[in-house]
Amino acid sequence: MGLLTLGTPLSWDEAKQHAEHVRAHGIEQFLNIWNKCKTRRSDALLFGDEVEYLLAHFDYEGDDEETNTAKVNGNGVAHHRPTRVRLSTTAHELVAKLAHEEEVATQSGLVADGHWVPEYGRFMAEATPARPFGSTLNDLLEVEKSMKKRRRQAEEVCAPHEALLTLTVFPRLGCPDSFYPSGQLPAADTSASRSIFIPDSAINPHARFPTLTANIRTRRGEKVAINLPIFRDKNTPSPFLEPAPPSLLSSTTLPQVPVPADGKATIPGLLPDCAKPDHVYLDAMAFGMGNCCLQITFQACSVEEARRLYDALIPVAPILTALSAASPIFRGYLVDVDCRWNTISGSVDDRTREERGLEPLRTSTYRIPKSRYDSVSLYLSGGPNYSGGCGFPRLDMVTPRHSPEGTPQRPRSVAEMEDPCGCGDSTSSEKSVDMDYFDDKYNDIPVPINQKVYERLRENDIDHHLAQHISHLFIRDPLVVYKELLDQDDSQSSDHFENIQSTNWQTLRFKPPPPNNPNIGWRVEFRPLELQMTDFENAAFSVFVVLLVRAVLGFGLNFYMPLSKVDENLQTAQKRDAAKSGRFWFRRNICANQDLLEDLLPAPFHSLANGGGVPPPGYITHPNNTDPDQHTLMTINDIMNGNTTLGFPGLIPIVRAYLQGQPHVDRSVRDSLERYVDFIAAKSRGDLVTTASFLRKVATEHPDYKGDSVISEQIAADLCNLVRKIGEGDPEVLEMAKNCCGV
Ligand SMILES: Nc1ncnc2c1ncn2[C@@H]1O[C@H](COP(=O)(O)OP(=O)(O)OP(=O)(O)O)[C@@H](O)[C@H]1O
Ligand SMILES: N[C@@H](CCC(=O)O)C(=O)O
Ligand SMILES: N[C@@H](CS)C(=O)O
Repeated sequence: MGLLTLGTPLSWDEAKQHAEHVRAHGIEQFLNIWNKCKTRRSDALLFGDEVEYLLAHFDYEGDDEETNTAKVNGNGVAHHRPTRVRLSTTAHELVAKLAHEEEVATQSGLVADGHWVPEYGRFMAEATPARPFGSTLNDLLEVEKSMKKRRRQAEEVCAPHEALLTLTVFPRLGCPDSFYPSGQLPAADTSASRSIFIPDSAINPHARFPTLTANIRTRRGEKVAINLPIFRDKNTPSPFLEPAPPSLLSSTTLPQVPVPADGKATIPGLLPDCAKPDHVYLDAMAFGMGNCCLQITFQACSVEEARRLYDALIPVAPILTALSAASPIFRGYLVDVDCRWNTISGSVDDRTREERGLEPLRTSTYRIPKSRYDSVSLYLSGGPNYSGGCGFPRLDMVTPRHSPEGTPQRPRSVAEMEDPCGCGDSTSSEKSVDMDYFDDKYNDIPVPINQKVYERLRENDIDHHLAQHISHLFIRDPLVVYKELLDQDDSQSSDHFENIQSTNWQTLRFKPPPPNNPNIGWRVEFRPLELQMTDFENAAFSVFVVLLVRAVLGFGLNFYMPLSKVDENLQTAQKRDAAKSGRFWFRRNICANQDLLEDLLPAPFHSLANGGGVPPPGYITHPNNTDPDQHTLMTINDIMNGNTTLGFPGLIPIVRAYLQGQPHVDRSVRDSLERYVDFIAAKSRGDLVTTASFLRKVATEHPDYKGDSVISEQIAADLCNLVRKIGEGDPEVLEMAKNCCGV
């Protein structure tokens, strides 16, 4: 959930006039935080999860749609098999009720079950624990309990036909009649998105969301366009070309729906030309930001530690994306991907044609290689030996050797800077060599930065790597600008900074302390995970990430590898069945402090902690077999469970070693944590299938499925009902889903 401020949002034409003002003050706000908090130390390793939910409305045979009365069986239990499922646009009212319960609990001195906030879709809700979890191993056991409490709390206020689903993508989002109550949703209302599939009234009414939608489209100069490859089954038409939806065809019945200028069809009756053959076309922000995920935020003890954790988790993100994959169906079709990432990325891609490199730069300032929602483009701490905000290796050059045309040039060496570091205890020539090494080897992708912002940060003694991170975020324009909030006290507010920060949706987010809450320190948010159907599974992913973070810190693990390879991995991760059949780059030599780890690893892994060496035949390694920084193409199972032939210890054995090395841990706590780790290990081995594989299989084995990639209303209803029952812990269906959920 991003920054929810109240005020009158400006249209893009007005907002863009204030972009420079927001950026200039945003940087001053960041500098104020930096100056106040850069030496902050000893914050506890608190953490918290964020679970996003879809609110589904089920219809049952014999229901009275008008009066919304359920058919109740002899035991007073409503319904058996649903005939239809839609997204309920009443979720934002449900959130208001739940938030009120929290307020009441707090006023009575109690801790609420959860903290509920709205999300992009009017059919979505987000819940975090009421307070972040503590830092002991016992605290990790609170995660699942808290997730269960939140689910129960919401169930209690749900209408009889409704249920909260922990499902990443609603299978028929954007199909005709996919919202409930349909009467409230004038299909012609699309002034923000201009979508031919989803009305604006499905967007949360808080000004942030429709404004983001409209301003992204307007800034881009055309509608967003996402094309997902269709999953080709035996009866899928070839080529697969979709008819236009009724909203586009019947402009007489729906005269308000404009055929968008960029949305004309060459062939009458078919989708606009930006819809590619053999693909499922999506044309609105809601197709991406209407999807749900699981995020984990950690507090670090200091800014340096936060930066190290941020870097360590960058290469882990695509691996866990593949393992948590849960998105095989979009807009009523099976697609040939398993994850949501590229869809959301495309759904908020506000870059102009010039920024995207489709036209020469004329009015835009930069070529921008990625959408605002994308993978991380820069490491933050400057290497494995980084030790301080202005410490080793204090590098001052960011431009990759192959900087793209149009990317503003930064100084190539410290010598070119007036006051390069502000600490000055090593020579320029040494730093210059290190800079080239790190930036060419790891920060190896083209990254535009805002030169003015970079210089302002450097003038204030902010080291090069942090300065480039922030100045990269600040190439973006603020999308939601409120008229009343333009002038702020930069020493008290971080709204302008957060405006830019909270619309840079990357796999990781580095979060400075807020200016007005002394209890919150430097944090890192891990954002790539897809949602699992049960609280146990979501807790297992959350706990695993927290344990990995602890192991990174405890053993000083080093996962650095070139970002170009991390990006390649994120694309691989989204492919169908990537968790089982994908090959991913990962660093082999991950533990410099071998002694720390060696004795704790299981016997076959002894003396492997340091990886490296010549890999066995069949494994491709870069830059070469003898480089200690080599990274190798491995399976998820190799990376997670380790591979002795390859000499790679695996993240799970390392996490287990961390657990084993913890003294005075109650047996039952250890066993419970082991259950989560066992689950992740089984997923990684392929003994448990991904949620995406499970959903795909259930859909294709449905008696109504015709082998044509189509997910009909009935298939969607049965699928969502199954997800609902699995989430609610119905023992009968859980047995059926055992090969996925592991219970
Ligand atoms: N001091 C803290 N340390 C660690 N985690 C925290 C801390 N305070 C809050 N959290 C956790 O961070 C998560 C996100 O909360 P936060 O209030 O930062 O949300 P947000 O502003 O919506 O974040 P974002 O927009 O970046 O997703 C929650 O799980 C919360 O429990
Ligand atoms: N729902 C988005 C995240 C939204 C947010 O940044 O809060 C996702 O699935 O990634
Ligand atoms: N909820 C996300 C996506 S719109 C945000 O507000 O940034």
